[in-house]
Amino acid sequence: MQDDKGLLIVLSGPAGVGKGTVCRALREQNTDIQYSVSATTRNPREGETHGVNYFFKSKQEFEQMIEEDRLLEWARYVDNYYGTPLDNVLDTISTGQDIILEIEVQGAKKVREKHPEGVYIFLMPPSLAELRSRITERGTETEELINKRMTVAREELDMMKHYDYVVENDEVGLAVERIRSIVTAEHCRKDRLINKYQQLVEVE
Ligand SMILES: Nc1ncnc2c1ncn2[C@@H]1O[C@H](COP(=O)(O)OP(=O)(O)OP(=O)(O)O)[C@@H](O)[C@H]1O
Ligand SMILES: Nc1nc2c(ncn2[C@@H]2O[C@H](COP(=O)(O)O)[C@@H](O)[C@H]2O)c(=O)[nH]1
Repeated sequence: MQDDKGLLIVLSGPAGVGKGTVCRALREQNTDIQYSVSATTRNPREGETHGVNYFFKSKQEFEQMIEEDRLLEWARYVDNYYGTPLDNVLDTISTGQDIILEIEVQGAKKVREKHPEGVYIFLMPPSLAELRSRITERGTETEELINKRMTVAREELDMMKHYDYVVENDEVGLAVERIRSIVTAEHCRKDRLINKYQQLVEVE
């Protein structure tokens, strides 16, 4: 494992648990972490900007990205496609910068198969009732879509056991602190520092 590569950090968890909110709060702290912008076929929500929140694509454009192997992973989630553009992720980690992917669990599983050295964090809600209330209060989905997302959420919670870390999102500030601690600890793992250690020994 190379210590000069950045960390590939995957933040996943059920819909509405607060992945976006926690990532935004982390971003506001101006850490050195970069954020992957996903592609999707879903319609933009009020206030969302192309290239900032998502690259909004037609179904045909998205399928072309799949065909041309331009996605690190992709998934169909509640009637739409979502995927992570490959180039940005590879360029970022190869220049030694850390990057966070905020994605749903099927996509996270695919990334893990390709990049087992990544850091996989599952964001957990305090309860299912709180999860429903968060999606409802966000006010971006119809009752029908909320029910679909809650059905998927139960399956998504079962995936928690496959992650390296589980962070409860009880309070946004606490969740951000926990994630920052994980990133710091991962930078200190001895297998990530092995090249640096060998250089020290060689100089001696
Ligand atoms: N710790 C928290 N306490 C209370 N409310 C929260 C907390 N974290 C997020 N929320 C609220 O929950 C709602 C869902 O959050 P957010 O959109 O960030 O979730 P998400 O996991 O990114 O959702 P999706 O998977 O649908 O994209 C938002 O209204 C947000 O303000
Ligand atoms: N597999 C992927 N999932 C992604 C990606 N970008 C976002 N997501 C996840 O999709 C759901 C729904 O998002 P929403 O913005 O419509 O609420 C949520 O869990 C996101 O984290 C991606 O590139 N790949």
